Amino acid sequence: MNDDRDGGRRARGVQRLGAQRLGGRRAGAQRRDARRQDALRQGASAAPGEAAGGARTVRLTKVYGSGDMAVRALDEVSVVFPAGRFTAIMGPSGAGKSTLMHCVAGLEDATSGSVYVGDEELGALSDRRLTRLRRERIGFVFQAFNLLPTLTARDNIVLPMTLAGTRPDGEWFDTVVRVLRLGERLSHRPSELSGGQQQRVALARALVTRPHIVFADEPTGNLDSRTGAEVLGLLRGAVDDLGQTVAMVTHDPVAAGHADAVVFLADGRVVDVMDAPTPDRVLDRMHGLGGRS
Ligand SMILES: Nc1ncnc2c1ncn2[C@@H]1O[C@H](COP(=O)(O)OP(=O)(O)OP(=O)(O)O)[C@@H](O)[C@H]1O
Repeated sequence: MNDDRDGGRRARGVQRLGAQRLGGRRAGAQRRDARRQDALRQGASAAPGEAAGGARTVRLTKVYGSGDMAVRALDEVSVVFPAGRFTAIMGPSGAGKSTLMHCVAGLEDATSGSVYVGDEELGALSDRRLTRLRRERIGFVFQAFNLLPTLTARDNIVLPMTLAGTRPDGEWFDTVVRVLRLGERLSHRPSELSGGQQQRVALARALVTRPHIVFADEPTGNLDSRTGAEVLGLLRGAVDDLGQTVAMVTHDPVAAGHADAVVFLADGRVVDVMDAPTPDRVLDRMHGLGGRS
């Protein structure tokens, strides 16, 4: 992405997120259309945040173990996580959701097939470039937060940049911290924060690098329903207002209802993709697949 476009996206993102216009899906679609028109007026081929980013797999297969012990966790999975969209990944326990996320995030090697993050094919990258891509292009929000207990909230948020030897954009950092209401908590350690606050720190850490894609692994699993709804609203807002690409593994049909599309896995295969999901439709589909929903 060129610097001008990146700068424009940042400025618009700061404005939008700063104004906390984190609305519903229809409002989000209207804003995306406005961004596209905005971009077209500026001669760009795609809206800010949509030119780069996103991820996809082509016939991705992952086999754990070998011989009689072999487990085919993913079986020729071809799936797209479109740039600037919010995709949920669902399926019964053992369907391959975590494996898919870990392969796309470059945490696990594919047995065969390909994974692309933006334009980069992960299998073609050296270990060093893969490590860099993970730090700079991929954000993670895990159920277990994965915050370092000895670091303050501020240091946890900027950790990916500290590791990469870069510094956060101060304006962007301030915006993320303000929207996530962490301003008063930056000098606290994780043990001094509530579960919801820890989750918001984890989300701030995922957003602060402005990655190509944010992976959220059961981001609402440990939260009360109000805080869970808030986290989903923030992920939705990051997509609508910043063009962020989000992929979320969840068992919760209500959480999946915040996404633009749901990819259903069963036995390591994609068995369905649902656009504009509602909790009821997702629940029906999950019942059809068996296993827990
Ligand atoms: N490191 C591993 N070694 C061997 N088998 C594994 C490993 N990781 C996952 N598996 C197997 O691969 C299959 C897919 O597992 P995965 O964790 O991706 O499922 P999931 O859909 O995320 O399940 P859950 O909803 O229970 O978290 C399962 O049969 C699992 O036992």
